[in-house]
Amino acid sequence: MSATIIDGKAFAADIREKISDHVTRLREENGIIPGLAVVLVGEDPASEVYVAAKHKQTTEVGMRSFKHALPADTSEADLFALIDKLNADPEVHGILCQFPVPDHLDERAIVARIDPSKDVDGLSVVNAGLLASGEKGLVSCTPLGCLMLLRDRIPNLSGLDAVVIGRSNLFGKPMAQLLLRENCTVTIAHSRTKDLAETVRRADIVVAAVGRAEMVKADWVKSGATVIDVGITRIPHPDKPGKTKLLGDVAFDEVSEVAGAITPVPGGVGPMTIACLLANTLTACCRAHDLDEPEGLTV
Ligand SMILES: Nc1nc2c(c(=O)[nH]1)N[C@@H](CN(C=O)c1ccc(C(=O)N[C@@H](CCC(=O)O)C(=O)O)cc1)CN2
Repeated sequence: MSATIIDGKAFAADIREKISDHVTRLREENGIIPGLAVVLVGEDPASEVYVAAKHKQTTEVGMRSFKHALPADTSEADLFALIDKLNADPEVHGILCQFPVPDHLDERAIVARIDPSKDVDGLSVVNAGLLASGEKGLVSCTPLGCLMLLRDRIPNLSGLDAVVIGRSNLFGKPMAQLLLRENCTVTIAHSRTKDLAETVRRADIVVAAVGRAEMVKADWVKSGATVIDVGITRIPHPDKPGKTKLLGDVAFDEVSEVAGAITPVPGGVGPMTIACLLANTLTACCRAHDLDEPEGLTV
């Protein structure tokens, strides 16, 4: 079998187009422009690339982008003062701090400082709790993007066996909650899971987010399963000196021979993260102004 390749890049472009149309209507009919504030502390090169992409895509869909680049030695007090200012700013509907942050800062405390109604990363305890209890909040961007890709491929997920490999707050836990909402039978696997390969082999849906390049092999995957690869590991390019190459958590070439559908790396889940961030910003803006929420952009 040769799996269908799930094109996250094209899917994300469609989402951005829908967002852009909605933003235009908001501006023309209500005089409202959604705004996203991104805080970057330090000079992590990958983070700088992601923040630049967020700025570009935010402005391309017609939203306001507020970028705050702070030095690596910024104190918690100064960072919190900025977050407090953004929390109070009516032009800012979404706030995020790009991760990772320098070691002296605590990611959980940063997320907790952001007003939950502006927490467009969906990482606060409030938003995680709302998701777990099946209520409306803001949903973590990468899991939301994965669910959109899955729903597009399998309109009725009910009753399917899903395995999420990885239990982080950023991804594994919210992903499992979203699949549970769709009535999947969900297993969260992790480094201590006894027979990981056997657990994965039972699944109709495999979502891999462990951060270990090409860990999921073809003989772990049930024939016809849908495989979503969330991992991104950058390695030196084997054929192009001085260049790098991205690998996912799934051994793409061999698993493609077994799976029914699979996301590539790059071009699969990654682009959905920023598209869903924009979707969450639009949703947060509509909620702040008590306006109808865009359809199909949240759960
Ligand atoms: N506050 C947050 N920090 C981080 C998050 C997050 O969701 N919120 N996620 C990642 C980084 N990230 C967005 O911030 C992100 C990662 C990857 C991609 C992406 O499009 N990847 C491409 C490949 C890009 C490349 O060449 O490196 C792909 O997979 O096709 C977008 C956003 C950590 N920090």
